[in-house]
Amino acid sequence: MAEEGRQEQKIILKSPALLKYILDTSCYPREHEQLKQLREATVEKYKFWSIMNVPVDEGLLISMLLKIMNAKKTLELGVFTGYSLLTTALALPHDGKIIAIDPDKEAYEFGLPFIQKAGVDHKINFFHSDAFSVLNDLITNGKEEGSFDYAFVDANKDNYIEYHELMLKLVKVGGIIAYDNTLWFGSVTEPEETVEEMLRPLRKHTRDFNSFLATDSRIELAHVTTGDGLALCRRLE
Ligand SMILES: C[S@@+](CC[C@H](N)C(=O)[O-])C[C@H]1O[C@@H](n2cnc3c(N)ncnc32)[C@H](O)[C@@H]1O
Repeated sequence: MAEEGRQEQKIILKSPALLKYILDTSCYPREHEQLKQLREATVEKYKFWSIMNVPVDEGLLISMLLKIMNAKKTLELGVFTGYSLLTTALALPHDGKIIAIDPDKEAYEFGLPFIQKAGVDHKINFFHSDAFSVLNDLITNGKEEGSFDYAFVDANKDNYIEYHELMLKLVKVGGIIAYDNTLWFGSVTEPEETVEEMLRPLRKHTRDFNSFLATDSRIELAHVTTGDGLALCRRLE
């Protein structure tokens, strides 16, 4: 499959022609060279699972958001080969800091040479771990509550509600928590029985999470239909 093929599966916009137009016109020509190389290498190595990389249009949105916010200190839950991590590292200032967490060290190390080539690896502190232990440690021992400008949550989807409680402690008031895959390949509106089997287990978690966010008065919410759905939450209190 062509490298763009994966991107097209990930994006829930259901008009292939319109999607191709957006990607070809506005996205691929503006993708950083190391992000492009990382994306292509991930497709080559991980084949189907390269679909886990954040798609290029979403990456461009995240990059702009981080710059508008003047974000300097961020959290990244779920790194894989690091497309969103490299996007974030490129968008932060030279003295920016990212705590990135993933139990899959091999995937992170696969992407690391691209991050190094882009000259932004000094901003990243990678934890080879499950996210909960690192996050709880940041709260309990690190005294890091309310110190992060932004968090990108793209780890195991069945724990998003639990992650949300921790993010509301770690991200500062006014900061942004971004949750990826909140439309779960469009399956959230499909009847359970017609949903592809591999999507079924997390469809309900995703729907429950979206309903939870919808009534959470501690955040302002913008559910963006880019990529596979991106819920942007601004902490209010
Ligand atoms: C969708 S991928 C992340 C893709 C990445 N944001 C990118 O743009 O390339 C999800 C990642 O979450 C990681 N993950 C799964 N369970 C986790 C956990 N409990 N804590 C942290 N990361 C986890 C997986 O190992 C996987 O690499």
